[in-house]
Amino acid sequence: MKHFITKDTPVTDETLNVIAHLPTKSLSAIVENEFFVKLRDRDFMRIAVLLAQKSYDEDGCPIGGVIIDNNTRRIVGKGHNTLVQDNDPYNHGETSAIRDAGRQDFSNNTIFTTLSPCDVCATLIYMRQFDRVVVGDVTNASGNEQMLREKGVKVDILEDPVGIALYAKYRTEKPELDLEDWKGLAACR
Ligand SMILES: O=c1cc[nH]c(=O)[nH]1
Repeated sequence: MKHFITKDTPVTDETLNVIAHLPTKSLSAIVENEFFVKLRDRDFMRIAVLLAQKSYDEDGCPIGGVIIDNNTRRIVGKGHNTLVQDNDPYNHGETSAIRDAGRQDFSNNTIFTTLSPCDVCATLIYMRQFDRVVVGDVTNASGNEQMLREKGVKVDILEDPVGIALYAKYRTEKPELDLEDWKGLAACR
């Protein structure tokens, strides 16, 4: 059957939002391979930001993650923080995307995260041997980029102004939730 999103489909926020909301397992039936090939890093970061927006709209923490295969550029995992939605003490944008991708060898994969990875996510990124991480916001938070480089993970900064503004708004609205999510309950005491 013909794909719904093809190589001729324009790369718009609306199309990227459909991809953000679709289950990863359904993407191969709906999105033609060639569409993914034409997406640039900034487009995958947009998908991650649209997932962050979805989480914000659900009253959660606005952090999203997307994992792609470096050769095919297909999405193999994606997700967003669900600390609030799932009442889960630890489910960050990155861990959500990694869980969605499953127990893979990530040495030929790139993870896009809308926020600079926290200590636990950064550790997981190098422990699972990711080739590269692209960080969408080092304005609101930063700190683990150098450690990741020292562990052999390529780190690129690709700031997305919409994602940065969204995170700054959330932090102003819910400073305690931001602290709990980023640093854990220990930081709130
Ligand atoms: O890296 C981080 C930090 C806070 N929250 C997330 O979801 N990810």
